[in-house]
Amino acid sequence: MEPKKSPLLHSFNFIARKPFNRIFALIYSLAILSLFYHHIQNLHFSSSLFISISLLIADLILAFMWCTTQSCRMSPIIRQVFPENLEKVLERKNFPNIDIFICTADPLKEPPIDVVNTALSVMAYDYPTDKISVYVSDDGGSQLTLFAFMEAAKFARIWLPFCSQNNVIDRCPDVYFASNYSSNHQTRKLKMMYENMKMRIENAVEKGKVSEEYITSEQECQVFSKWTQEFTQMENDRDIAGNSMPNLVYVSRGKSRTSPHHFKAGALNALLRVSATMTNAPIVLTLDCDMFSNDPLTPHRLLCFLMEHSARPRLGYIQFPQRYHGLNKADIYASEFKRLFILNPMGMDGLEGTSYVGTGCFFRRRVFFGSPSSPLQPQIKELSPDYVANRPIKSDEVLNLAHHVAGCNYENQTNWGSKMGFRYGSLVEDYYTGYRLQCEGWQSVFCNPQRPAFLGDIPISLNDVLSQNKRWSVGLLEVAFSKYNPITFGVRAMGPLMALAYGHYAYWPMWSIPITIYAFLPQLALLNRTPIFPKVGDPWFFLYAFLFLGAYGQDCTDFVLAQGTIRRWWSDQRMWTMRGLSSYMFGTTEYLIKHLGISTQGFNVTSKLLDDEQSKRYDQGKFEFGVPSPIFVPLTVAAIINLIAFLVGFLEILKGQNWDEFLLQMFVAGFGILNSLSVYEGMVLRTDKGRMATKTTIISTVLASGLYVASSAIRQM
Ligand SMILES: O=c1ccn([C@@H]2O[C@H](COP(=O)(O)OP(=O)(O)O[C@H]3O[C@H](CO)[C@@H](O)[C@H](O)[C@H]3O)[C@@H](O)[C@H]2O)c(=O)[nH]1
Ligand SMILES: [Mn+2]
Repeated sequence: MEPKKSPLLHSFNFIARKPFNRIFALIYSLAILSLFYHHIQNLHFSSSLFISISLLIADLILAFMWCTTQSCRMSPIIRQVFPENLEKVLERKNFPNIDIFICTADPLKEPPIDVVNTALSVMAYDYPTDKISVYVSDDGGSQLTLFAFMEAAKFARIWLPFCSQNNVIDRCPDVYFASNYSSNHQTRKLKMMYENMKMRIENAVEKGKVSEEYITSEQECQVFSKWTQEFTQMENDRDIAGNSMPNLVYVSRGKSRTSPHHFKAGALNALLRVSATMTNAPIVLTLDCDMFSNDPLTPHRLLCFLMEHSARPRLGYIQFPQRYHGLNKADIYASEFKRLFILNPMGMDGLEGTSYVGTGCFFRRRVFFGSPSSPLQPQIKELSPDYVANRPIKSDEVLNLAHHVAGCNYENQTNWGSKMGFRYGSLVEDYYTGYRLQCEGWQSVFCNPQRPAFLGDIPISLNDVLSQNKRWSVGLLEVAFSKYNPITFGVRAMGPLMALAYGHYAYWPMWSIPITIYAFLPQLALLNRTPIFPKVGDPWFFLYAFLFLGAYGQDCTDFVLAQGTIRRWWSDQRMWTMRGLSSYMFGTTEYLIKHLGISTQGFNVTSKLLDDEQSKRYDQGKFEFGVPSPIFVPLTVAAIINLIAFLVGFLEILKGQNWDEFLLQMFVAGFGILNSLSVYEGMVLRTDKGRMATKTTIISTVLASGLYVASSAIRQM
């Protein structure tokens, strides 16, 4: 149907502080230039070349990273969407089909009941049910997940009509039953069914297998006997009210030892092909199993943008932010990632569009098949985005073809992963794929409605958090040092501003260098009575003060204005220093080891299991160290050195020393201490299971002493 003279579907505004950001960028860059003038002077006159060069390197990297963030500050926008107007423009019966991809990989780290909740939440979208197909990729190839989905298909027959008839908002069953819903005969019965399903699934997971008593019908029996094949279609054609149901397809792609399977990117490409043979919807949603839909109207919002396709033919994807539930008040691990998931996307949206963050993203299928101007043809016509899939999806010919394209050798000698589909070669396949698509000329939109469109789980132990960030660092460095890196390739493909924005991420792990230098050097110098910064009253002292306060002040303002709190901002900057000393540093090492061919680390799936005691400590805002992991060592060593340096400095002041020239070093050490409070607590004050392992404390103390001895030896040389 042709759109009539349209009511407004969406609009945008530049954020109010855009002019301020630009002026501040100018002033701040002048300040940075003067700092380097000061550095160069220092190289001439200083007593220790090692210290001067280290500080110069640290500041060069900080300055470079500062430059990359500016592109996101030049013209950030805020969008508004009016889903209530959509049906005035487009009749429901003309809504396009949507294929929804859900990835899961390990039933022990990703409880199947959670995956089921994710699937049910999207099957229940406020959308014509016959236009939705949900494809679940199970990289674990687990009977348990398959069983969970058979249960889900049964439950969906009742859950879906219930949601639409009662206009339910929380369509993720787990959330609904935990909420303040109205209790009546129907909801009580439904809740019992849900609990029953949950129990059966959890029982099966606990036993590690599906008991025969759970397989009740002839049809289910067949499904299980067919299980050795790659996938199973579990659609129940009708719900209890007689409406058609969304398709639900379980896919476990073929894997072999001889061909790499490329982790999640490989799984998504298999889904792209399988879904092409069955439904080939023009719109594709990718979703991680740990992120459920929180708003049944999300597809309406999406269509508000896609309806104007003719006006914006290069629009390739619409990204909703990753947002989370269950954060504690201070968000101690900065899991919110406000800059990564909210602020920078707003900034990139004002340029050519935001990056892809792996989940909650709706794509036009066409983007996976070449640039807007030069489409690529896949090997067989059934995989092409303009192929009309109208054969019954249970027919043998469709099933055979689907099996064929899900096989482990299908991609050999093809463009899949290089020019077609999700891109291979980086552990952050999301960032890399979005980047390559934008290099090809595709644009994107960032849509961040007040009510989160999706809500995800967060890791609640520090080790999990840091390991996740370590994996990201490895993946980012793979892009930073590839031939497609943002500096040489990106700048030409997408222009300097977008390339800088993408570069900001690619070079993220480099932050470990200045953070490490600032965490140790001023403190060790202080312990050795060596001044390294200008003294109070010196004009250069004020430059340092301005650079520090300016950067932190602007960061804090951005954060708080994006519905943040000062407390969460504090956690955010603290985690930045902690990640610098752990994830980024370890990620860089792992990247080097991998690329020297010494060993390869795969995709370490983040655990989504919740231990009750751990959850309790998390809710109290306590850091979870618990395991004796080497990743904690550098930040513990830094905590110790900062404390000692500050105390020694303080004693000297009490003795009446003139400490003008050490004030900045005292300040840095003091700041280090404030950022390490939970580390001290974990080392000495706590007795619960989440405390720092004694082994880590001992190793760190020994290393800290070693560092001090080494530094004074160097000093005396
Ligand atoms: O071999 C694999 C490994 C993982 N996954 C799935 O990938 C998703 C993301 O894995 P997770 O362990 O949750 O990683 P996170 O670090 O939490 O995920 C972030 O980072 C990933 C890239 O490292 C992106 O893919 C995600 O979308 C993004 O949320 C999950 O649904 C997994 O089931 C697979 O399908 N196959
Ligand atoms: Mn995740």
